[in-house]
Amino acid sequence: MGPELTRPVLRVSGLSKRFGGTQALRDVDLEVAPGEIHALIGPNGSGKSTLIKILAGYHHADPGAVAELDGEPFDLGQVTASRHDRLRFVHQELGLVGELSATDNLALSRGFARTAFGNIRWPEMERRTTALVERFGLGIDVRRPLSGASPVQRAVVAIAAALQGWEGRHGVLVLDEPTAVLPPGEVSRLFDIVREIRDAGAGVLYVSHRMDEIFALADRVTVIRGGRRIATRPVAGLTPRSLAELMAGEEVESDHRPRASAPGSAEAVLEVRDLWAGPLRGVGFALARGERLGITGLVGSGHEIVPYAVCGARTGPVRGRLRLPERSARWVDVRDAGRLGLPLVPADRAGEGVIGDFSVGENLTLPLLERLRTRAGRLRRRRESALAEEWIERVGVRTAGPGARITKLSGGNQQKVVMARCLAQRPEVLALCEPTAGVDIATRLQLYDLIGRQADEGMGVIVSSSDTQDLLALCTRVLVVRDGRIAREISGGEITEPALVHAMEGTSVT
Ligand SMILES: Nc1ncnc2c1ncn2[C@@H]1O[C@H](COP(=O)(O)OP(=O)(O)OP(=O)(O)O)[C@@H](O)[C@H]1O
Repeated sequence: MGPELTRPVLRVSGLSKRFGGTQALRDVDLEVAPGEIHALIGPNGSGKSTLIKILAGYHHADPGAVAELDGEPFDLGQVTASRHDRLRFVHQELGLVGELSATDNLALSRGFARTAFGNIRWPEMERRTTALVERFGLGIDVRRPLSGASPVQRAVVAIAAALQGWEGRHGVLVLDEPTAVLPPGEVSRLFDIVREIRDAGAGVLYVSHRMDEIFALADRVTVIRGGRRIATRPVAGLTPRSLAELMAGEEVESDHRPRASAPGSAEAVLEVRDLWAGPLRGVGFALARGERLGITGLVGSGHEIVPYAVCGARTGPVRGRLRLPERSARWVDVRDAGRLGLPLVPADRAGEGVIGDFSVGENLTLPLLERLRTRAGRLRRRRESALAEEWIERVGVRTAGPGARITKLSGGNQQKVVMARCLAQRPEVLALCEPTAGVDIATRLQLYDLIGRQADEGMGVIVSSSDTQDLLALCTRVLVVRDGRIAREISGGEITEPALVHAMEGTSVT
């Protein structure tokens, strides 16, 4: 039986939401069938998170919306912390407490197991947590604080927290971009779990920017743009191009390759030697002027540590040396790398990238304030806002203006602000970690272009990414980390998806 013939497990109609002057959702209808993976896609700021937050009870809908779960009406006009136990969520922000362990986090979301005397049964809690996180096989220590866990491990704990004690039949699991920071090997494991959940009869609402995921996983897709539902279609009848066009409302070129003529020059702008940190065991490389160097590997390889180390933002133990030959011939201890002031686009932009109390403009111009002062030390306000506006335009941030509070922006738009802030500094080296996670296709291409143009002007780019699309589209050379070392180096036309995957896994291309 096709999903359209069964009663929807979740039905929402006439859903609207206005925040002050912003109409985030307009009269949206959505139906999720049992046993269906229903994708929700739309550009940054189109209203996806708002829709999900309303379902979760964080925001209330404007009057007029109707909602049913397995035929039972529920009220979208009320803000309640726990909506309906049949609706489970994995939010973009994951909702975890970093100071606490996986076991504590799971207990916080669903309660502690207690003895008849009311004491917490830690061994049972740990067993339960271990059983849930083990499915992903990431070797998560359920007793250690999550602040020491990788983004991937944290995502897995959030998913485990949502799944605990959930039967799933007659329910809907809502996943808001769960793979944003997952490397390719882990994505397929997550997909298996999502399919398992669907096959057991539950509905899955899956928010993603990645079209490849939608084609790999979803049965139907609803496209929203500007807060309106544009279409709901079976995925089988779509092509990447037709879906991209539904999203963008115009023709888009979804394929992007860097111009082969950008190999970078021979002069190094950054040299790193003998870097030891986490699983890294003596990594070294030179980044040429204008080069776009990718660094990748399987989960746990530690490739994502490199940009942090180079910018002095690594929090754990680190050892090694680096230098910026254009500035000085002197080698600097990597523990002092922060003094070099290289900007970092971090993986977890919401947590590390933006200052929540500041406006969009302030977040953008913060590192530039010195340059924006007069000799007497006064801030040139007009210059500051012109600069902010220029970058808002260049990276296409959807916001009411530079004065808007950054936390009012959608996740993808906050990421664009962080990227713009780093680019606006015009550094000789830009280090990025997962630069396009959570960013829509049109913006992705815009960012590739912006980064490419700055590289052409001489900026050296080092990008750690687990998204092969980023590596293919951005990089002129890719270093693949395995067993703590650079196991392969792939350049130019040899950078292909199979070559990357084989190099990560240590298998040979057949
Ligand atoms: N709390 C809020 N106050 C004011 N405006 C908000 C608030 N939350 C969201 N918005 C606005 O509503 C619109 C939709 O945002 P939403 O976060 O739902 O987008 P999204 O589709 O999830 O985007 P992304 O893909 O970037 O995460 C945006 O214009 C955003 O600025």
